[in-house]
Amino acid sequence: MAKNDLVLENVTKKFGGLTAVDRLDMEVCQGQIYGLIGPNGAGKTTIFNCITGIHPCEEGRILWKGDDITKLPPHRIAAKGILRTFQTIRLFPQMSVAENIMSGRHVKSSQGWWHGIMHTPKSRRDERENWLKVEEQLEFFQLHEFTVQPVQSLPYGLQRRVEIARAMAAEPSLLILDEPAAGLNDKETMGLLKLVFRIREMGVTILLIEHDMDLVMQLTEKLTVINFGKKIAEGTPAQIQQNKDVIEAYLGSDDDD
Ligand SMILES: Nc1ncnc2c1ncn2[C@@H]1O[C@H](COP(=O)(O)OP(=O)(O)OP(=O)(O)O)[C@@H](O)[C@H]1O
Repeated sequence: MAKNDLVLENVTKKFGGLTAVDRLDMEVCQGQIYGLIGPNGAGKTTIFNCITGIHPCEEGRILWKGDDITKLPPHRIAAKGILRTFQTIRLFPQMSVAENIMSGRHVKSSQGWWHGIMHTPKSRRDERENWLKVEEQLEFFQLHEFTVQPVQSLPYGLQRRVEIARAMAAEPSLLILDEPAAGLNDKETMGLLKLVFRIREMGVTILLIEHDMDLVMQLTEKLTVINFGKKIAEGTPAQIQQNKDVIEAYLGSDDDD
């Protein structure tokens, strides 16, 4: 039986008088593709922000492989192997595809700034390894032909791919994807589906928010559904599709379809 990698216990996040996440419990197992869904404004991105240390939660605990990461800053959480992408793409638009992917390597670098300035053997070793990892991502994500192109010149679908490639360059154990299919056409969405399965085959656990329900149902093994910050259901995609509370949350309580 796979062990729980990520455990949220009673996680609560408030913005002034608004409780965006309300006493949430959730467990993601090693190697799972796990979905977090819910209507607009339900609190999904806030949960990702709590996990990745952007908005530390006021109550509850977040455990990663048994370690309490609740109060850690984002860079320490990233260094533990939890990497993410954002709902709106956050790349360096004027930098090349390769440079953007390389920027993901900074969490793996342990050397002091003087190594870089002095071009020490350690810094040269690090640089070689970093470029090797960038090469691997260019290959894996089929981005080779765009290596030196500025990211801003690429179509949106490719930019999304670069963003995932940058996160993968940091060699994550948990990859968190915030609406990875947003803005993609059908062909690109199919490509994304295959990519996510291949990333999981590499042993990476995946947690994602997605509004494209066809994609969620095909991709995920387990889902947590939230509404107004509270968990309203949890289960396999088949169980969630039948769940009355979920149907109501998405369609409203009217029984008209
Ligand atoms: N930094 C913030 N300050 C104040 N309120 C916030 C902040 N971030 C989110 N909220 C509020 O918290 C609630 C949950 O927002 P969140 O973005 O987590 O929802 P979501 O489920 O990700 O929505 P969507 O699917 O539309 O992206 C919303 O009411 C939102 O307005």
